[in-house]
Amino acid sequence: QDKKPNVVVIGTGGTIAGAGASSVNTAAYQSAVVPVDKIIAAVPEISKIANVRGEQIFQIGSESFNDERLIKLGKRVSELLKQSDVDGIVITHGTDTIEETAYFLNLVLKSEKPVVVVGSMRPGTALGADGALNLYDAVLVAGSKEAAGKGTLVVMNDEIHSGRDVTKSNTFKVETFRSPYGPLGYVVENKLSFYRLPARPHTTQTEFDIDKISSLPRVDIVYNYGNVSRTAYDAFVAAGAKAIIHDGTGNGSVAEQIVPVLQEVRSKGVQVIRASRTGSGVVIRNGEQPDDKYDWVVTDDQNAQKARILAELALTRTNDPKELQKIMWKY
Ligand SMILES: NC(=O)CC[C@H](N)C(=O)O
Repeated sequence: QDKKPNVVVIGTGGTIAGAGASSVNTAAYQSAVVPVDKIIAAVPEISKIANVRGEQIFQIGSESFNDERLIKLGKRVSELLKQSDVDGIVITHGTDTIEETAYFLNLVLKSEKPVVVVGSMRPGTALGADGALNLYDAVLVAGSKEAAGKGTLVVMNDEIHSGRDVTKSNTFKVETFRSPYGPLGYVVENKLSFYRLPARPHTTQTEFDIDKISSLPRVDIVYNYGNVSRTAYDAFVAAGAKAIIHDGTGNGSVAEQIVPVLQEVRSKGVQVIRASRTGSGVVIRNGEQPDDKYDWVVTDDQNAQKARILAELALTRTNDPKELQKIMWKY
């Protein structure tokens, strides 16, 4: 009789767990205060589509999602996915860094079962709050057969995005999550439809396994502009960074005063990875700089924060810049 899927909702905080002083506080409120069980209970319609139970792993703003927390979350999700009584997982998450967490999980989980990361832009107390519908849709997707084997997904604002591609594009609007090649599908009124599939390897197809990862090498990002100095590069190298994402202008360009700095960084054994602050496009190898000559690496189409996640994982496998380059191009 009971054919409903079993979905575990893991609470981590964010605005979906937020509360404001009044209903007109759509953007000024306290995030990460409402427990996950209360968030689930606020959407009784969910009990018609899935057997849901909540689990509170953190109660934080996602800007504080450090590597240790990423690993802890990944390991817990992996553990749950191995249970035969779990059909899918939803993670409630702050929207600031959903893109990093979703990409990380997309690369390290070893299961075909759906994993959906969800958040909201307005707290549950606000007029036009978006969390309830987002959570409902996320549970629907996580409990569906159609979402299996498609990698970690992000469901927000009626859209299903690939964790690889999705990025936050607006500070306050409900329509903030974008993927450069569009969402994978839509969810509307209890119906989900996929229109495309992720082309890059994910979950079961990758060389990264969360069960075998207990720490990540340090990778930092330096944002660029014409007047940039060497201060941040030196500080990160001194702090023990294993790679620096050079978040360059345009096609990952390097200001004239920084070219020798990056050569020096590389000569110390630290990887140099050129990314672009433009927000879209591909950084062309040997384009703006002779990467072959300098032994540098370029990101593919990933922004700096996603490149950082991939680089950390890649450096658990290799410290050879040629191999690192292959990995940056592969995922
Ligand atoms: N809309 C949000 O979730 C942002 C709240 C908070 N900065 C976070 O990322 O957790």
